[in-house]
Amino acid sequence: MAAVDGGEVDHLAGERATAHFDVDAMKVAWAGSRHAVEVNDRMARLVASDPVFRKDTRTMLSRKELFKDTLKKAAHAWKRIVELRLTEEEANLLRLYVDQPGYVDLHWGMFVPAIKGQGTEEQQKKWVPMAYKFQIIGCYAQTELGHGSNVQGLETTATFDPNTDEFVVHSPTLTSSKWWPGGLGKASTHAVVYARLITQGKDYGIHGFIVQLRSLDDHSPLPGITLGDIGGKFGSGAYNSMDNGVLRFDHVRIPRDQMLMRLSQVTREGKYVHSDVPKQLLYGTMVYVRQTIVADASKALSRAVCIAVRYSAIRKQFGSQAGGPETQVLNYKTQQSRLFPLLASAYAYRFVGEWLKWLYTDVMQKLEAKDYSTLPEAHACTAGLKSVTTSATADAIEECRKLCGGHGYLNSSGLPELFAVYVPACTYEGDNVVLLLQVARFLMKTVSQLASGKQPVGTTAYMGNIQYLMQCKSAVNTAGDWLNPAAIKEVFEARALRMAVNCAQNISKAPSQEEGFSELSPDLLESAVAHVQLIIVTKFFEKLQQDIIGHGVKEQLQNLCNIYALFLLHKHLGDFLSTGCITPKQGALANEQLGRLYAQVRPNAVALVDAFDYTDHYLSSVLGRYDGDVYPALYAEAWKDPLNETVIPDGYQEHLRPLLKQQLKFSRL
Ligand SMILES: CCCCCCCC/C=C\CCCCCC(=O)SCCNC(=O)CCNC(=O)[C@H](O)C(C)(C)COP(=O)(O)OP(=O)(O)OC[C@H]1O[C@@H](n2cnc3c(N)ncnc32)[C@H](O)[C@@H]1OP(=O)(O)O
Ligand SMILES: Cc1cc2nc3c(=O)[nH]c(=O)nc-3n(C[C@H](O)[C@H](O)[C@H](O)COP(=O)(O)OP(=O)(O)OC[C@H]3O[C@@H](n4cnc5c(N)ncnc54)[C@H](O)[C@@H]3O)c2cc1C
Repeated sequence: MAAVDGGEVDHLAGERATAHFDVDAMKVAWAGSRHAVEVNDRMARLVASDPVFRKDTRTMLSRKELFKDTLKKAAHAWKRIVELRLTEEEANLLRLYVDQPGYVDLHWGMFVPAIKGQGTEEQQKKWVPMAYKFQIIGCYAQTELGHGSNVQGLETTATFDPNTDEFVVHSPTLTSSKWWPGGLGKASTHAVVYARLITQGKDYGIHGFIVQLRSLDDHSPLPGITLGDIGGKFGSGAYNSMDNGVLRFDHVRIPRDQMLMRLSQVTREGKYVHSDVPKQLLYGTMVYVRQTIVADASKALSRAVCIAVRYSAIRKQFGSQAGGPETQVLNYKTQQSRLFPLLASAYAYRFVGEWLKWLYTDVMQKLEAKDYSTLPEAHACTAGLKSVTTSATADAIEECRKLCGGHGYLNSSGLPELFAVYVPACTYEGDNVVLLLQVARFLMKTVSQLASGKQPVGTTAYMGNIQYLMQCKSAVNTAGDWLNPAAIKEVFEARALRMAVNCAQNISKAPSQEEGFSELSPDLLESAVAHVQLIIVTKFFEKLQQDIIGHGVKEQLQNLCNIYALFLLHKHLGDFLSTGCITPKQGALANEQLGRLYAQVRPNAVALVDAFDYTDHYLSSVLGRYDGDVYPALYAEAWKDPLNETVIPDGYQEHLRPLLKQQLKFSRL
């Protein structure tokens, strides 16, 4: 301890020695089980030891080279999966650790789930085995040039022709061109295409269809199909490994049985039949993917935090007055107050992601039994958590870059690429603002039902306690009182409820519900965020109630949970004060307690990021190396840049030499 406080520890081995908990046990708490640690570790090492999966020069490749490299890695990954007879769990992890966005993400992540979720048993029997063997490659073609968020506004048509028992898929306008689907541009042979179903002259709205796009013999586009890549995207390397595509149909005919018919059908005669299920199940694939995106958020955030914590323990700036050793930047209170809430958030998102996976599975089981009652909550939770965790993670990666100073801006730090790959998560699978407004709509509905005596359940159950929560005052008296979970939960519940009720009251004053909702939408966003943050805090507390084994593990998690909650309280102090949930004095006490908690995390910081169990290959950061040997790695990495292949740069003879040797002088000189 003294060594840390005194800034004498200058390597990561010393940092690890100061930890007050069993890191291996924390790995289990983080991964979910001992089995999960083992399989993660095995797959990560398998990838790290295979030269085909190297990624250290990735940011120096041209777009074409990068795309080819992605195809090579995906094919090699598949070869290894088959050769080693990996289970589905192992295969998914292997792909995760390959860590290069590509068509396989959409094939496994959306195309297969869309067929499983929306196809009949017969359709699944036909298509899923082909997809599982990679005899076909699929993507998810929903978004168009003119509409993404507004799914009901899509323009592509699928018109039933009873004469031939086929659908005619067509893009009637430029804006109806499919635009963005990952894997579509160059790789996919098939797509699940979302189009307006028209039969017997009537438009029945958006439905899914399986459409073959390319020949299975030579990969050329089928007749009537125009397709390609939509062009380079944000950042060097990064998401440019993905072939996001454009697709147009010119009266393309597909058999009737390629409409995904689990939810609704078109008969041989062209009659439209809708099953007795909510229409929203059409959006089921999006709900599934949003749930996985929350788990991805904790992965991306923990990577960035791991890099920033390790480097902050190595990096030293400024010394003591007496000219003693310089200070590790991790010892600066400002560095801690910026970094430790992000470390706590990584753990918080990990646990809420675990819970969300459970919720999703539970809802699916209920749907199988034709119980649709929990669907609105599943939608609100997945939409809200996707939105809050991805926005915070994107901001946090950028903050980690700044926490690493100048070196964080180098590609070799791993942070610029991580940011560029991650930041579209705020947009894809539902723009974060659009999704939060869905949560707000759900909250307004719940509040309006309180008056009728309907008891809210699940994550809105707290709203049933309205009499108390609308008028309660926090009893916190000392900084230490903020360590009481009940004190934290109460103020988070009161804040969320009061913000929702305020919005509902203001909406009711508007000429119409719709106008009120639109006028109040900035406030509704904040109300939705407050509700979602309450969910994350609550799930972290619930995690702490579980059987957590290992020396010191629970204590560390308690600290992180308190940091997460009190950091939010500090950040959103305006909400808590304006709704009268706490006094300014109580806000100041929360901040005081935060400072104490940071001091407790400090000696454990490096061990807490070690518990993520990331290989150097997965981190791909010279700053985040496990051994902390940062400077030689930074120095060596610079020499790998193609610009350093020659001492004299290309272009010297044409452009530099003539300039330096020029005889012309400015007349005024
Ligand atoms: C470590 C690094 C990791 C990095 C990883 C990189 C790897 C990459 C991986 C993946 C690549 C990303 C893939 C991305 C793929 C895509 O983006 S696919 C396209 C996704 N598109 C969207 O998400 C569109 C967003 N829009 C919508 O979801 C909807 O249109 C809408 C919800 C905004 C509105 O729909 P609309 O039909 O107009 O509905 P409303 O009138 O608002 O609501 C009607 C009722 O339906 C309820 N509802 C809406 N959605 C759902 C749903 N999903 N489930 C259940 N219920 C839903 C809504 O609440 C309304 O209910 P009430 O009438 O009761 O109020
Ligand atoms: C990297 C990447 C990969 C993608 N992959 C796929 C894929 O595989 N398949 C696929 O089908 N699609 C894919 N998409 C498309 C993606 O799903 C859409 O871009 C996303 O849903 C947002 O829709 P939009 O682009 O229409 O945004 P817009 O809705 O046009 O958003 C523009 C702005 O308008 C605001 N806005 C929109 N509506 C409202 C409203 N009602 N109230 C207030 N503000 C509003 C938004 O907040 C935003 O600020 C991908 C996108 C990206 C970036």
